[in-house]
Amino acid sequence: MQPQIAPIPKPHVDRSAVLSLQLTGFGYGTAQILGAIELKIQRGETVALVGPSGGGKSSILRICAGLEQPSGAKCRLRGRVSIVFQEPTLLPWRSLVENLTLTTGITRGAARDALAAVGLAGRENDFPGQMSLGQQRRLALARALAVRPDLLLLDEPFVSLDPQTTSDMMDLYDKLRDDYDLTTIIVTHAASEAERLATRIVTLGGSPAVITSDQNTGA
Ligand SMILES: Nc1ncnc2c1ncn2[C@@H]1O[C@H](COP(=O)(O)OP(=O)(O)OP(=O)(O)O)[C@@H](O)[C@H]1O
Repeated sequence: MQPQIAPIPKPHVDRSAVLSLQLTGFGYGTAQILGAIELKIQRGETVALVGPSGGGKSSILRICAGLEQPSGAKCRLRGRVSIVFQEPTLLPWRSLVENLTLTTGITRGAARDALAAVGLAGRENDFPGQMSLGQQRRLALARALAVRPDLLLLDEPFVSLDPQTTSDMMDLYDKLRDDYDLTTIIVTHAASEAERLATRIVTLGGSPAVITSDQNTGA
Protein backbone atom coordinates (compact mmCIF):
# COMPACT_ATOMS: atom_id res chain seq x y z
CA MET A 1 0.00 0.00 0.00
CA GLN A 2 1.25 3.47 -0.90
CA PRO A 3 2.01 5.67 2.15
CA GLN A 4 -0.40 8.54 2.60
CA ILE A 5 1.32 11.90 2.19
CA ALA A 6 -0.47 14.77 3.88
CA PRO A 7 -0.84 17.84 1.65
CA ILE A 8 1.36 20.76 2.63
CA PRO A 9 -0.97 23.40 4.12
CA LYS A 10 -1.01 26.66 2.21
CA PRO A 11 -0.27 29.70 4.37
CA HIS A 12 -3.49 31.53 5.12
CA VAL A 13 -3.50 35.11 3.89
CA ASP A 14 -6.39 37.32 5.01
CA ARG A 15 -7.65 39.11 1.91
CA SER A 16 -9.74 41.64 3.80
CA ALA A 17 -6.75 43.19 5.57
CA VAL A 18 -4.81 46.13 4.12
CA LEU A 19 -1.67 44.21 5.05
CA SER A 20 -1.31 40.54 5.77
CA LEU A 21 2.23 39.48 6.64
CA GLN A 22 3.55 36.06 7.52
CA LEU A 23 7.23 35.56 8.23
CA THR A 24 8.99 32.39 9.19
CA GLY A 25 12.03 34.44 10.19
CA PHE A 26 14.37 37.17 9.00
CA GLY A 27 17.96 38.19 9.50
CA TYR A 28 20.97 39.92 8.02
CA GLY A 29 23.75 37.52 7.07
CA THR A 30 23.97 34.93 9.82
CA ALA A 31 22.31 37.18 12.43
CA GLN A 32 18.72 36.07 12.98
CA ILE A 33 16.72 39.21 13.88
CA LEU A 34 13.07 38.16 13.64
CA GLY A 35 11.39 34.86 14.41
CA ALA A 36 7.99 33.78 13.14
CA ILE A 37 5.75 36.84 12.81
CA GLU A 38 2.14 37.10 11.72
CA LEU A 39 0.66 40.56 11.41
CA LYS A 40 -2.58 41.74 9.88
CA ILE A 41 -3.48 45.40 9.62
CA GLN A 42 -7.10 46.35 9.05
CA ARG A 43 -8.18 49.53 7.28
CA GLY A 44 -8.29 52.55 9.59
CA GLU A 45 -5.97 51.15 12.24
CA THR A 46 -3.08 53.12 13.70
CA VAL A 47 -0.74 50.42 14.91
CA ALA A 48 2.20 51.33 17.13
CA LEU A 49 5.06 48.87 16.77
CA VAL A 50 7.14 48.98 19.94
CA GLY A 51 10.01 47.00 21.43
CA PRO A 52 13.65 47.21 22.42
CA SER A 53 16.26 49.01 20.35
CA GLY A 54 17.69 46.73 17.71
CA GLY A 55 14.71 44.42 18.09
CA GLY A 56 13.73 44.47 14.44
CA LYS A 57 10.97 47.11 14.28
CA SER A 58 12.44 48.99 11.33
CA SER A 59 13.16 45.67 9.65
CA ILE A 60 9.46 44.82 9.78
CA LEU A 61 8.61 48.17 8.18
CA ARG A 62 11.16 47.53 5.43
CA ILE A 63 9.63 44.11 4.79
CA CYS A 64 6.12 45.64 4.69
CA ALA A 65 7.39 48.21 2.17
CA GLY A 66 8.90 45.49 0.00
CA LEU A 67 12.44 46.76 0.59
CA GLU A 68 13.41 43.39 2.09
CA GLN A 69 11.98 40.17 0.71
CA PRO A 70 12.78 37.31 3.06
CA SER A 71 12.47 33.83 1.61
CA GLY A 72 9.32 32.08 2.71
CA ALA A 73 7.59 35.34 3.59
CA LYS A 74 4.02 36.00 2.53
CA CYS A 75 3.18 39.68 2.32
CA ARG A 76 -0.08 40.76 0.79
CA LEU A 77 -0.76 44.46 0.49
CA ARG A 78 -4.02 45.91 -0.78
CA GLY A 79 -3.08 49.11 -2.58
CA ARG A 80 -0.17 51.49 -2.25
CA VAL A 81 2.34 51.74 0.56
CA SER A 82 4.41 54.77 1.60
CA ILE A 83 7.26 54.77 4.06
CA VAL A 84 8.76 57.69 5.96
CA PHE A 85 12.23 56.91 7.26
CA GLN A 86 13.76 58.30 10.46
CA GLU A 87 15.99 60.52 8.34
CA PRO A 88 13.81 62.65 6.04
CA THR A 89 15.89 61.66 2.92
CA LEU A 90 15.07 64.83 0.95
CA LEU A 91 16.53 66.31 -2.23
CA PRO A 92 18.61 69.15 -0.75
CA TRP A 93 19.21 70.96 -4.05
CA ARG A 94 15.50 71.10 -4.98
CA SER A 95 12.71 73.32 -3.67
CA LEU A 96 10.01 71.94 -1.41
CA VAL A 97 7.56 71.80 -4.31
CA GLU A 98 10.08 69.96 -6.46
CA ASN A 99 10.81 67.54 -3.62
CA LEU A 100 7.22 66.42 -4.11
CA THR A 101 6.73 66.74 -7.87
CA LEU A 102 10.01 65.05 -8.85
CA THR A 103 9.65 62.10 -6.49
CA THR A 104 5.94 61.38 -6.81
CA GLY A 105 4.90 62.77 -10.19
CA ILE A 106 2.13 64.93 -8.75
CA THR A 107 1.44 68.38 -10.24
CA ARG A 108 2.79 71.58 -8.75
CA GLY A 109 -0.73 72.48 -7.65
CA ALA A 110 -1.17 69.17 -5.87
CA ALA A 111 2.25 69.61 -4.28
CA ARG A 112 1.22 73.04 -2.97
CA ASP A 113 -1.92 71.50 -1.48
CA ALA A 114 0.12 68.69 0.12
CA LEU A 115 2.54 71.22 1.63
CA ALA A 116 -0.38 73.24 2.99
CA ALA A 117 -1.85 70.08 4.51
CA VAL A 118 1.29 69.59 6.63
CA GLY A 119 1.57 73.27 7.60
CA LEU A 120 4.20 74.32 5.08
CA ALA A 121 2.15 76.81 3.04
CA GLY A 122 4.32 79.72 1.97
CA ARG A 123 7.53 77.68 2.05
CA GLU A 124 7.06 76.16 -1.42
CA ASN A 125 10.18 77.70 -2.95
CA ASP A 126 12.47 77.18 0.04
CA PHE A 127 15.04 74.40 0.17
CA PRO A 128 15.19 71.57 2.72
CA GLY A 129 18.39 72.99 4.24
CA GLN A 130 16.44 76.11 5.25
CA MET A 131 14.04 74.09 7.37
CA SER A 132 14.20 72.69 10.91
CA LEU A 133 14.18 68.94 11.49
CA GLY A 134 10.48 69.10 12.39
CA GLN A 135 9.71 70.93 9.15
CA GLN A 136 11.78 68.44 7.16
CA ARG A 137 9.74 65.66 8.74
CA ARG A 138 6.56 67.47 7.65
CA LEU A 139 7.90 67.60 4.12
CA ALA A 140 8.73 63.89 4.18
CA LEU A 141 5.20 63.25 5.42
CA ALA A 142 3.71 65.38 2.63
CA ARG A 143 5.71 63.37 0.09
CA ALA A 144 4.48 60.10 1.57
CA LEU A 145 0.86 61.28 1.55
CA ALA A 146 1.07 62.67 -1.99
CA VAL A 147 0.56 59.19 -3.45
CA ARG A 148 -2.54 58.65 -1.27
CA PRO A 149 -1.18 55.51 0.37
CA ASP A 150 -3.44 52.71 1.55
CA LEU A 151 -0.80 51.93 4.16
CA LEU A 152 1.52 54.53 5.67
CA LEU A 153 4.67 53.36 7.46
CA LEU A 154 6.30 55.84 9.86
CA ASP A 155 9.68 55.00 11.39
CA GLU A 156 10.19 56.96 14.62
CA PRO A 157 8.49 60.10 13.24
CA PHE A 158 9.00 62.12 16.44
CA VAL A 159 12.51 61.08 17.46
CA SER A 160 14.99 63.95 18.19
CA LEU A 161 12.22 66.56 18.25
CA ASP A 162 11.68 68.84 21.26
CA PRO A 163 8.53 68.22 23.34
CA GLN A 164 6.52 71.08 21.80
CA THR A 165 7.39 70.05 18.23
CA THR A 166 6.59 66.43 19.08
CA SER A 167 3.21 67.48 20.41
CA ASP A 168 2.55 69.62 17.31
CA MET A 169 3.52 66.71 15.04
CA MET A 170 1.18 64.38 16.89
CA ASP A 171 -1.66 66.87 16.48
CA LEU A 172 -0.81 67.05 12.79
CA TYR A 173 -0.84 63.27 12.49
CA ASP A 174 -4.26 63.16 14.20
CA LYS A 175 -5.63 65.64 11.68
CA LEU A 176 -4.09 63.90 8.66
CA ARG A 177 -5.40 60.55 9.87
CA ASP A 178 -8.92 61.90 9.51
CA ASP A 179 -8.33 63.95 6.34
CA TYR A 180 -6.55 61.17 4.46
CA ASP A 181 -8.40 58.25 6.07
CA LEU A 182 -5.04 56.76 7.02
CA THR A 183 -4.04 53.24 7.95
CA THR A 184 -0.66 53.44 9.64
CA ILE A 185 2.09 51.50 11.33
CA ILE A 186 4.20 53.76 13.55
CA VAL A 187 7.48 52.52 14.97
CA THR A 188 8.18 54.25 18.25
CA HIS A 189 10.26 53.90 21.41
CA ALA A 190 7.97 56.11 23.45
CA ALA A 191 5.05 54.53 25.29
CA SER A 192 3.45 57.97 25.56
CA GLU A 193 3.39 58.32 21.75
CA ALA A 194 1.94 54.85 21.33
CA GLU A 195 -0.76 55.48 23.92
CA ARG A 196 -1.72 58.84 22.50
CA LEU A 197 -1.88 57.88 18.82
CA ALA A 198 -2.42 54.19 18.42
CA THR A 199 -5.62 52.20 18.17
CA ARG A 200 -3.51 49.08 18.68
CA ILE A 201 -0.09 48.40 20.20
CA VAL A 202 2.03 45.52 18.89
CA THR A 203 5.07 44.71 21.03
CA LEU A 204 8.14 42.84 19.86
CA GLY A 205 10.43 40.97 22.25
CA GLY A 206 12.96 38.19 22.49
CA SER A 207 15.81 37.20 20.26
CA PRO A 208 15.03 36.51 17.52
CA ALA A 209 12.09 38.83 18.07
CA VAL A 210 8.48 37.71 17.96
CA ILE A 211 5.23 39.49 18.81
CA THR A 212 4.87 39.26 22.58
CA SER A 213 1.74 41.35 22.90
CA ASP A 214 -0.92 42.67 20.53
CA GLN A 215 -3.60 44.82 22.12
CA ASN A 216 -6.25 47.28 21.04
CA THR A 217 -6.04 50.51 23.01
CA GLY A 218 -9.71 51.36 22.85
CA ALA A 219 -8.84 54.67 21.10
N1 LIG B 1 21.21 46.47 6.56
C1 LIG B 1 21.57 45.82 7.67
N2 LIG B 1 22.62 44.97 7.66
C2 LIG B 1 22.98 44.31 8.77
N3 LIG B 1 22.35 44.41 9.96
C3 LIG B 1 21.31 45.25 10.03
C4 LIG B 1 20.86 45.99 8.90
N4 LIG B 1 19.79 46.73 9.27
C5 LIG B 1 19.58 46.46 10.57
N5 LIG B 1 20.51 45.57 11.04
C6 LIG B 1 20.57 45.03 12.40
O1 LIG B 1 19.34 44.37 12.63
C7 LIG B 1 18.92 44.56 13.98
C8 LIG B 1 17.50 45.12 13.95
O2 LIG B 1 17.56 46.43 13.39
P1 LIG B 1 16.24 47.31 13.26
O3 LIG B 1 16.69 48.64 12.74
O4 LIG B 1 15.22 46.56 12.52
O5 LIG B 1 15.79 47.42 14.78
P2 LIG B 1 14.88 48.49 15.51
O6 LIG B 1 14.05 47.74 16.49
O7 LIG B 1 14.17 49.33 14.52
O8 LIG B 1 15.99 49.36 16.24
P3 LIG B 1 15.92 50.89 16.78
O9 LIG B 1 14.74 50.96 17.69
O10 LIG B 1 17.21 51.04 17.52
O11 LIG B 1 15.81 51.78 15.58
C9 LIG B 1 19.96 45.46 14.63
O12 LIG B 1 20.86 44.64 15.36
C10 LIG B 1 20.65 46.10 13.45
O13 LIG B 1 22.00 46.37 13.78
